[in-house]
Amino acid sequence: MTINLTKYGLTTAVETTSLKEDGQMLGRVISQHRDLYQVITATGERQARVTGKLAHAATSPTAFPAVGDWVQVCPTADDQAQIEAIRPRQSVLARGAVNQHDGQIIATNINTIFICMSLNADFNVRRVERYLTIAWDSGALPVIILTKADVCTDLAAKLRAVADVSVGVSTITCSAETGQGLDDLQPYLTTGQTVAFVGSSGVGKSTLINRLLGQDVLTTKTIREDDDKGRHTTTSRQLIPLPTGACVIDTPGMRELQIFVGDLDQTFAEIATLSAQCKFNDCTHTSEPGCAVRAAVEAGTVTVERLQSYQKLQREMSYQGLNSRQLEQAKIQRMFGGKQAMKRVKQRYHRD
Ligand SMILES: Nc1nc2c(ncn2[C@@H]2O[C@H](COP(=O)(O)OP(=O)(O)OP(=O)(O)O)[C@@H](O)[C@H]2O)c(=O)[nH]1
Ligand SMILES: [Zn+2]
Repeated sequence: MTINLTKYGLTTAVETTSLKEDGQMLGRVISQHRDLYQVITATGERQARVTGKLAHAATSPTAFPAVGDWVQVCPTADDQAQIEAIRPRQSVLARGAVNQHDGQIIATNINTIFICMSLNADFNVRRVERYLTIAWDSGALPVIILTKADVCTDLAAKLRAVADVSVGVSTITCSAETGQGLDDLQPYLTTGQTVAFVGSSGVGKSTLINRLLGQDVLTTKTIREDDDKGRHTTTSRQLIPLPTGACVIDTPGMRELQIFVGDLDQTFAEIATLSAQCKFNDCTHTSEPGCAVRAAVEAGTVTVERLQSYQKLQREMSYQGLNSRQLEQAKIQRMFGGKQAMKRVKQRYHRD
């Protein structure tokens, strides 16, 4: 069996940077159950575990493979393999307290994160801010998907509300019901691209993915509710190729992101800019004198709700007890697996 790995997101960039060591082949992790990985290679799917050497050298859970990783494997039997090394990650979506020693990677090497929010009851711009903060930190490009347009009666107002909190981010309005807007997703779904859908339960992620797949691969709410409990156990979520040439990662934990480490400065760019004018460097914009952010709130250029949202997310982030330098280190660790790996990634970028 020969598999065209292009369908699984293989690009020439990944291919040319992969080490060609004797007997090793390139593969991508498409699903994971504890320490057992399903890896797609040019000769088919293989069940794989990491080598003792990789496990021994690992100093944090982030050093272990995750769904989306490109890995070098050694085939051991027809459908078995050992994972010898992980290729440098281009983006990392993680959750939990991510520092040098723990934290959990949900998925890697995602190009686009579709932040899904429905245009009915679920609509909440504060949630968009939260998801954007996480997405910007991952290294993937966030795109906002407003779902269920067919049941929305005040679209213009909702679009304005979203635009206010998402400067520089594309927003796509769509409906899986009528097919509206699905074409607008296509530019993100070309060959070599890996995408992920995040958002609250019930906003229509599975329905959308099924539409893109052209068949009902994922179980959606309607079906689940009508079912006898447990008859259809949830399909194991994984990396799935789409007919458009892209692939979608849909893993547990991917959909509801509860993190917190994120990139607030990107999501709240105007607040970050204003902070520079606060009298105190470490102004928390609560009661300090000379606070430029509160002045902007009073002047009406920043809403109270937005400042509160910023402060809430900031509290969640510092709750983990990391200072900014530690946060930066944690980020390097998460993105690149450590300083050494980051150096290698940087050298590679400079060569290109
Ligand atoms: N009116 C309308 N309903 C939709 C649309 N897309 C999905 N739905 C319905 O919304 C419900 C939830 O859809 P799902 O696709 O299961 O939602 P999900 O985001 O995958 O939910 P989780 O799997 O829990 O994360 C289902 O009853 C769908 O039929 C749409 O475009 N318009
Ligand atoms: Zn301030």
